[in-house]
Amino acid sequence: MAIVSDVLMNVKKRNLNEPEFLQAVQEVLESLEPVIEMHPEYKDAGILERMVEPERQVIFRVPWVDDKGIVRVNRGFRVQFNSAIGPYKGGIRFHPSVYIGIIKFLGFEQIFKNSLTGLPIGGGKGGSDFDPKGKSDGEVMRFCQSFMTELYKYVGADVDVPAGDIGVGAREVGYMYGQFKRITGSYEGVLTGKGLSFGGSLVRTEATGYGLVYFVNEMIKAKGYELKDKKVVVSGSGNVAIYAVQKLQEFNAKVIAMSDSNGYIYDEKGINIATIKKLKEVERKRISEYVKEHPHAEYHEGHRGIWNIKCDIALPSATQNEIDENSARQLALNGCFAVGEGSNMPSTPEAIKVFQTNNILFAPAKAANAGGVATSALEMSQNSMRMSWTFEEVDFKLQEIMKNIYKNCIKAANDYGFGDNLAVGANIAGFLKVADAMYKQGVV
Ligand SMILES: NC(=O)C1=CN([C@@H]2O[C@H](COP(=O)(O)OP(=O)(O)OC[C@H]3O[C@@H](n4cnc5c(N)ncnc54)[C@H](OP(=O)(O)O)[C@@H]3O)[C@@H](O)[C@H]2O)C=CC1
Ligand SMILES: O=C(O)CCC(=O)C(=O)O
Repeated sequence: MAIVSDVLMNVKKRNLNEPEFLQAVQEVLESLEPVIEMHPEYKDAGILERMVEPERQVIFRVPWVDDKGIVRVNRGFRVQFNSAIGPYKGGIRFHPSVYIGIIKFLGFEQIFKNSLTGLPIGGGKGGSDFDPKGKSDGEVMRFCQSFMTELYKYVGADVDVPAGDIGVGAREVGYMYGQFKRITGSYEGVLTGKGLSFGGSLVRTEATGYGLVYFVNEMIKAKGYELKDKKVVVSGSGNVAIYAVQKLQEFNAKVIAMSDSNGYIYDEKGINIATIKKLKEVERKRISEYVKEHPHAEYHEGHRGIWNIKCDIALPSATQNEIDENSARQLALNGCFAVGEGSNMPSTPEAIKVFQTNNILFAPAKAANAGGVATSALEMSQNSMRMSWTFEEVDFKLQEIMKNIYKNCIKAANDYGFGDNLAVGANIAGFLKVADAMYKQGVV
């Protein structure tokens, strides 16, 4: 369809050297052709053209002083992509690979994901090329304070509400919140993922991993499977991976491998998640240390090798494009029947084709990992009401949200003739709400 290919061509021309952003846009736009055909008013209102252009992008200098007294300079980013259905919402990533193209791809994905939650949150994302690995708490604090000293001008409880992502957890959110409060004098829900003693929500820490497992459970249940006794491989060993593994074990699935950016561990008896939590959340060590406490387990260098392990279900939960075509083929050859994306855009387009041609059940990131941001929106609600819900209350709401996302994705896929293709269904269902809001708000 001309409109979709024209918009895509323009995006390619205007965003050179941003392959991750182009990949994300192409994947969404290609699934929207039948929607635009059914809604010619969206074409006339330039909805697609406006949706692929961020409302605002801020790039700033982040100077800080390391423990040796040396001045360091990093680059900070916040992309406020779309506020049609609510204040911008999305995490902050600290990783040396961060540049504007990564933040734009993540911000673009966030528009549709946030819409799928059914809650009033727009799409945004931020970050820096700062690497927290190997830095002292003092260095991380000074960096976060400097980052927020610029960012505070652009955020606010009703404007833009950042949270964590790779390299940003409770420690970093706490330091950023402290600095925001110190500069503005305002005690407001400007960040989510806050500590429980200052406005954080119960379950937010666990939410993305738990939500991923709730979603995958719905998807496989619909085909007559259950998680019990299934062998599962989960990549990463950060926030998403750890709580996905914890929930999988509650469902009596057997998680046999996890990884970090250096390599992966294989434990045929089942991963001991308490050891991983200690190594990663408390000691901030490498996953290779796991075998010291569990000598029967194996450690292998290189994170991609994890996809060669025979499993029933794979949950990529580390980073973008971590499953390429070869890894996908290996998973299929080994009999893997379901893939659930915990990380954002972990499967290359070629890998997704392999899953589809091999009839592997596929839960796309926008839907499957939406539990984190959904619970962030629940944290925003609690902050606005000046109250806190119990763990059980928030977890119940999270389960209902993930079930609804699953139902809505299936319905959208069905309505537009794509059967039970959840990837297309997620794009269409996420798009429809945002497009309707943009259309009714006029050309802004
Ligand atoms: N936190 C959240 O609520 C949400 C996160 N996500 C997505 O989930 C993914 C993981 O995020 P999160 O768990 O929060 O991040 P963390 O920083 O807590 O953990 C990231 C994990 O992925 C590994 N990793 C990072 N980069 C690479 C790489 N280039 N190659 C291989 N492994 C890598 C890290 O290893 P190492 O320690 O060696 O770097 C670490 O084990 C990201 O894609 C994020 O965008 C999605 C929705 C919500
Ligand atoms: O909780 C949030 O606002 C951010 C979650 C996030 O970054 C994501 O969904 O990728």
